[in-house]
Amino acid sequence: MAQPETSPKVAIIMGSRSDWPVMKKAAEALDGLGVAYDARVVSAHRTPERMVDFAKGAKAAGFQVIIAGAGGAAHLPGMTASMTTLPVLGVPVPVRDGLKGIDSLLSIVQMPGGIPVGTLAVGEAGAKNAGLLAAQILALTDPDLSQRIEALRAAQTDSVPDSVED
Ligand SMILES: Nc1c(C(=O)O)ncn1[C@@H]1O[C@H](COP(=O)(O)O)[C@@H](O)[C@H]1O
Repeated sequence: MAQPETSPKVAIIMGSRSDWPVMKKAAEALDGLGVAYDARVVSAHRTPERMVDFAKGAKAAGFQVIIAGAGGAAHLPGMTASMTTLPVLGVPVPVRDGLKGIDSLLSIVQMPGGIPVGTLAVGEAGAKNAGLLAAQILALTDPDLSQRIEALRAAQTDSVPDSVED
């Protein structure tokens, strides 16, 4: 009998398609751990109603963690967090004509008390870590996933040489 498809527990949202080259690092981290996700463009500035619908409906849609990436005046993570009690992980995306991601970082990290956004590092490393952190949150209630994360950490440790040359 066909199993019912489980809906993804992680949503990756971003302010623009132009953020995808950075944000796909979060997707790749989740892929590597066998965690399903849904990735879509949602902008607080350009598609405010889509953002409200997404944020207010995210819990009912089955999501447990939201990763939100945006560049420049990055209001998307904070605005999303204001409309849901799901954990929101914010990824500052450096934009071409921007301030190397500092603009985005400060926009995301300086939330007023009461509406938390877990802010990651600027750029690809931040996106990768957002994916890993989302998986670690899910692993609190998923022992199989927890084991896969332990294995990934062990493999990472094994791959780091202690010598400075071959
Ligand atoms: N910061 C936001 C928001 C938002 O916060 O709602 N919506 C789009 N953007 C950002 O604008 C940058 C430039 O977007 P374009 O490349 O589409 O001009 C992107 O990094 C996007 O995340």
